[in-house]
Amino acid sequence: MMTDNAPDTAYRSGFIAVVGRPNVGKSTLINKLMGTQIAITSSRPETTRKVIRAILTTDEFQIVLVDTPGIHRPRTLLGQRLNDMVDESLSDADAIAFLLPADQDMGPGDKRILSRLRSNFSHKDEKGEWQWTKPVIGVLTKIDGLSRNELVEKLIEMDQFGNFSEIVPVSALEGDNVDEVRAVFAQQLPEGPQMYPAEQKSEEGIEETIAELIRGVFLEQLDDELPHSLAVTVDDIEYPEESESGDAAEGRAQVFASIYIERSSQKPIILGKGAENLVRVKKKLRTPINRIVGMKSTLTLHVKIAKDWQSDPKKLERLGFN
Ligand SMILES: Nc1nc2c(ncn2[C@@H]2O[C@H](COP(=O)(O)OP(=O)(O)OP(=O)(O)O)[C@@H](O)[C@H]2O)c(=O)[nH]1
Repeated sequence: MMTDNAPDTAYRSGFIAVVGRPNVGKSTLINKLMGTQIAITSSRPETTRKVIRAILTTDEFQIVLVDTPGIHRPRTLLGQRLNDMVDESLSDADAIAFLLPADQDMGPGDKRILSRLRSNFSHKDEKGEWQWTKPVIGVLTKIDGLSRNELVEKLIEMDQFGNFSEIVPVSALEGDNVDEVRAVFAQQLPEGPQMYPAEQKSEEGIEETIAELIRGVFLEQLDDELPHSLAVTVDDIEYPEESESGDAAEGRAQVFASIYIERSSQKPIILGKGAENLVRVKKKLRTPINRIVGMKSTLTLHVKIAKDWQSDPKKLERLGFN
């Protein structure tokens, strides 16, 4: 369900791409960031370009942690197409968290990631210094084995290595400074609405996610008038064609969804006077759906009547209730 926010506290939401060489402690950190809310899967639905690892929702922010498999596992880089996908998912992110392990020296793997990030997201200023065009947070992992002095040295080394937008040390294993990492991530996100329902911790099918979002916004708008007799399905998402060169396509994705009600007398409630409900709902949905789909999109909603769908097993199944 959407969270109501006090007007003076702007909700923040967005995607953070997590990069780092293998074994850097990514999974352990994500688990810890999620706290008791754990639900980690590494899913890559065919329909989306994002690989969502975990969704962390609080009353103040929603952080969607996105994996970057190419950089994460260089051996799976099977050519330019996959490279492009990685770059795309980095480009889509609001900020990048670059994990470096404190128990090892910075090596070729880290340098490769750094140069990849620099070539895409930074430029040299007039003094010849690299400036990031997107926040890149340096996360120093596994600090539990370091003395105070070693930690300070490591942080200095890290600052020189990447001139990161922010640097934050953490020991996920010992739960040391995890809150700080969470806060730093949240600070880098833009103001924006919650994109995924609070109870969702990882990516389901993109269709289910959007359907649940649409249902949530309708119910919010309708104030308990029809809470249980509303079902939503996303029937199709059409992405614009890619050009032959493989460039990302211009244009919009088309999202087609159906709203199922039980009786035709419920239709005016859904639509509102002069379809004002529908207009308001679509407006609220625009940004979160664009962000989930990964590009600008147009939402087409059909209101359909499925008589007694709540007690018809076939209809229930078709509507996704098994
Ligand atoms: N000492 C210490 N070890 C850690 C910490 N976090 C993770 N580790 C260990 O580092 C190893 C790798 O951790 P993972 O979280 O699986 O690392 P990963 O980056 O997800 O690994 P890949 O999936 O191979 O990329 C495991 O043996 C962890 O127990 C930490 O904060 N301190």
